[in-house]
Amino acid sequence: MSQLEIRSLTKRYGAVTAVAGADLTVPAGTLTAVLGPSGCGKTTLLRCVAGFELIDAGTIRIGERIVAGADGHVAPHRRQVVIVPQEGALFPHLSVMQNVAYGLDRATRRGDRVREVLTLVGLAGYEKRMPHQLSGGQQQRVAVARALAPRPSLILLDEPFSALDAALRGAVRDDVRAALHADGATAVLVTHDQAEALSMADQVAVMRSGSIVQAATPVELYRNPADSWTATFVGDAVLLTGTVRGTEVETPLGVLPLAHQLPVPRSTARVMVRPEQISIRPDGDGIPATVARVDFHGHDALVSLRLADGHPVAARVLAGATLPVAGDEVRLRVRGAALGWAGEDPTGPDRPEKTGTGTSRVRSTTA
Ligand SMILES: Nc1ncnc2c1ncn2[C@@H]1O[C@H](COP(=O)(O)OP(=O)(O)OP(=O)(O)O)[C@@H](O)[C@H]1O
Repeated sequence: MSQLEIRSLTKRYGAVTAVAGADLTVPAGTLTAVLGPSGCGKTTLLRCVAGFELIDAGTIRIGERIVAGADGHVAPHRRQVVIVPQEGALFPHLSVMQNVAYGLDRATRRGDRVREVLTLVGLAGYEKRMPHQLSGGQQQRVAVARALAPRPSLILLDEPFSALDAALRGAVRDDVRAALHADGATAVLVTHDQAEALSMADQVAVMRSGSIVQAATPVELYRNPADSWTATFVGDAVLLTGTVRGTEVETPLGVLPLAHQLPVPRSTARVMVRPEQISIRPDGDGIPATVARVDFHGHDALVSLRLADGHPVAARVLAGATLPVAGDEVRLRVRGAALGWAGEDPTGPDRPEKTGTGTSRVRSTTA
């Protein structure tokens, strides 16, 4: 396995700049998810790394070797990179064993490697089955086993779970993640599903309009997003316009401490709290609000509310608590600090389109 280093990568298709100066480092032996909305350039980035596209500028380094850059382009089959596509990766006329062994040198094929990778993906004993005798999830596990088998420098996974139904997707994700880790593989997973990226990856790289806007651990990304767009893309967010006073910010939800001091000491800024920071009480102290809607998700519920002046906000309530109903008059309190961005238009309408299927509901509210 090798480290992947992408520097100032640009790829154009005629007048369209699909990747615009992207920077990304994937440490050896780790999994990075490239997460972004449709059309942001994820697949193009992956194709550039695989060598299927000639790049226009920048460099791609795999381990010690520059595989694309000003000095030339290393052919795909010389990069020691394998791709696991969305579906249809297996040869239908070959057994599981033959599929995984395909392309391995004779010595490796004779050894234990095929059984070893099948065990890693939870398919020991399936060697003689044909692809049509496997479920969609099992087929994707075989595809991952085949990718792991030759111990490539890098494994690229292009939305490999998108064709699976929601129930199956979770289990296959877990097993693939465990198999990649157990084998010490360096891997890049392209996805537009934020729940998938946050739950699977060691690092999540958020891509927008051809650039990587932030690369961080899932926890860091969720807690400390680089801007409000990223905040709403990786989870639910309540965006507020606030007046900054030193270490605090005055918002429609009251005066809140700031997680980080903003460079401008007194100004209007865009700030954010997560719905799980807002608690709802039937009465007493707090900011008055009216319940507009309750979306129940089993383990929790997302309650959409309106403040007295009509501003929308949202609160997450655990399923064990008494849930309010639309029309209830309640009081809100915020726990913890707000995150602010001094450089942003505090009232701007920047909200990403999200298409995730995970548990974190896909909506932002601006107050
Ligand atoms: N072969 C091509 N010729 C012209 N334009 C292209 C080509 N491939 C991609 N593009 C354009 O480049 C941009 C990035 O496309 P890309 O497929 O990389 O995005 P993506 O983030 O993978 O999207 P999705 O999640 O929908 O697959 C888009 O505007 C797309 O229309």
